[in-house]
Amino acid sequence: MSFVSSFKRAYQVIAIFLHYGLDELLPKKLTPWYFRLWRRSLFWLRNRHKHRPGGERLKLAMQELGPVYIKFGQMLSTRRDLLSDDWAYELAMLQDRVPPFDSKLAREAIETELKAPIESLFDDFDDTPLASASISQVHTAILKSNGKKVVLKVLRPNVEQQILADLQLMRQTSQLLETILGPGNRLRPAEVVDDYRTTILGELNLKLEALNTVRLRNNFIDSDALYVPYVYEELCYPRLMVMERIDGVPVSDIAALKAQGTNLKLLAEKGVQLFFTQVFRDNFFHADMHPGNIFVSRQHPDNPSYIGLDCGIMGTLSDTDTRYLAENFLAFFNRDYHRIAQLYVESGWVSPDTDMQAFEQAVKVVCEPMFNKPLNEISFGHVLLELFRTARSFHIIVQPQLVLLEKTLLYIEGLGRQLYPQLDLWQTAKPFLEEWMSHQVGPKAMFSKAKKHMPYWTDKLPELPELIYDNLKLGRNLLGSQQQMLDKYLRHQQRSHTSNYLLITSAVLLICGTILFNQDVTLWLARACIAAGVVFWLVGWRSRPKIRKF
Ligand SMILES: Nc1ncnc2c1ncn2[C@@H]1O[C@H](COP(=O)(O)OP(=O)(O)OP(=O)(O)O)[C@@H](O)[C@H]1O
Repeated sequence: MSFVSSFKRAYQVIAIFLHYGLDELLPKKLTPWYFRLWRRSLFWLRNRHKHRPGGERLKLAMQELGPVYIKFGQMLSTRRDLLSDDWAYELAMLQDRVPPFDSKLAREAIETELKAPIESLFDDFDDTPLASASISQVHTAILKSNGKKVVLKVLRPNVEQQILADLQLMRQTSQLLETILGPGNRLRPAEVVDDYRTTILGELNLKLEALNTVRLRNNFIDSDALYVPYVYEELCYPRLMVMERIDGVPVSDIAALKAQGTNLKLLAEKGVQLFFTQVFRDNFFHADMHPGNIFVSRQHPDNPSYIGLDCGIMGTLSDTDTRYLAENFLAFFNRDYHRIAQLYVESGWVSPDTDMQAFEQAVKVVCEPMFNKPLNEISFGHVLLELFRTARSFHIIVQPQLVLLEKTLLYIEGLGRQLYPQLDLWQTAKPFLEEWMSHQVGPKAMFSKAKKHMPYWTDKLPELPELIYDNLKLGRNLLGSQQQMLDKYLRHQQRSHTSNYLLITSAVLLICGTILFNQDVTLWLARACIAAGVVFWLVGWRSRPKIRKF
């Protein structure tokens, strides 16, 4: 992007920002005198939406600024630790549906990736897109080789440049804000923008998305809870993805789900189970669960299954994090706050020099009121959110992967309760977590871990005697050389002590000699002292050890 177009974009962003009066919503700290002076000099850009509440103004501004800001707003809506609930609610309503781009451009982009005309591989390519989102556009067609219905998802032209330019502007602004706010501020704008950058850049590579989709599909290939469309890997490129076309009811269309007689209670429970299975069994979870990406199959409404799309953003946790997370949930439902605080330290999420008593107390203050609600109103997502919020006030930086998980969980719960308001999350998740934990600790766990590592050991076992022999030999040589090094070191120390002793004696003798020299009576004694001092100095200097490395 040239300087002129970057400047134009920056002006456009500022103009929209001021037209929605967002500057009036900034805290005093962020509006120093020079900012207010600058604002007054742009008097012609008035706030035209004075009558609307702040959250709505921010939402409308994001909508007008385009896809990057829309997605940013959606992401912000999940950061309830940073935003008040009404603002988060407004931002969550941002819709990611944008006008389609010219199908000629879509054709060109597809053919560039395929390096072949569309007609050579597909029949009935529909120029009218099935859907048009911020980053990509989806067209339907029939695959010539097998006659199956497919969709072609293609990136918008120049979307990378636009996103990178907008990201750069966001980054500069966030850095400026960070400087004004000073260290230790709660909003951490630069961190929020960096989180977003990672997320959105991940979505720009459809080849990566294709690989994620294949992995998720394989994880649930025999499942009656989740169906993931088949991906034609050989037809996937960084800017194009070809996959099976699915036919389902959008999960947000509750009326249509009811009309086809879907068992909503079962569907809601399956949603929660799916989340726990992805996190705890597979350690690979879909982290972009908005309604446009989840459908419900039209088959078997009495035993419904989900259909998952758009695996651009997937999350994984380390083994230790997964285990501590499960223990955290169990400890929470057993009201064991001490254990929760302990888990945060054991897992390394908080530093060991944290004031544990104060932290435990803070955890209790957060968790206890949740038990005043009926179980079917308790939200795991909120528990995690509040725990992370507490941890943050103890200056703990929560890892992005855990934030991603917390957001997904909040979404899944929201979805579950929308489908079936009486959903009891704990009853649904507890058996799963307990079963999982039993596989992680105790003799059963030891046995299954040993079983898991058996092929590795079978492979490595024949090398073992040779490795033992080599290591013993290495150990013996090492011991020998260590002994030699120690001897050298001791000798060095000894020489150094002797030399220091001689040099100090020489200094004493020389000082005494000089003093006696001035008193005429003991002239011979003075000479003797100085002579002895010189001899001691010479010997001491010569016996200095040489500088060497051990
Ligand atoms: N395999 C498919 N079969 C049928 N429809 C599909 C398929 N894949 C995508 N779609 C349709 O296209 C829409 C956009 O797809 P997708 O969510 O993958 O795009 P996107 O650009 O990643 O959008 P966003 O990131 O905003 O969710 C979906 O909501 C769905 O309606």
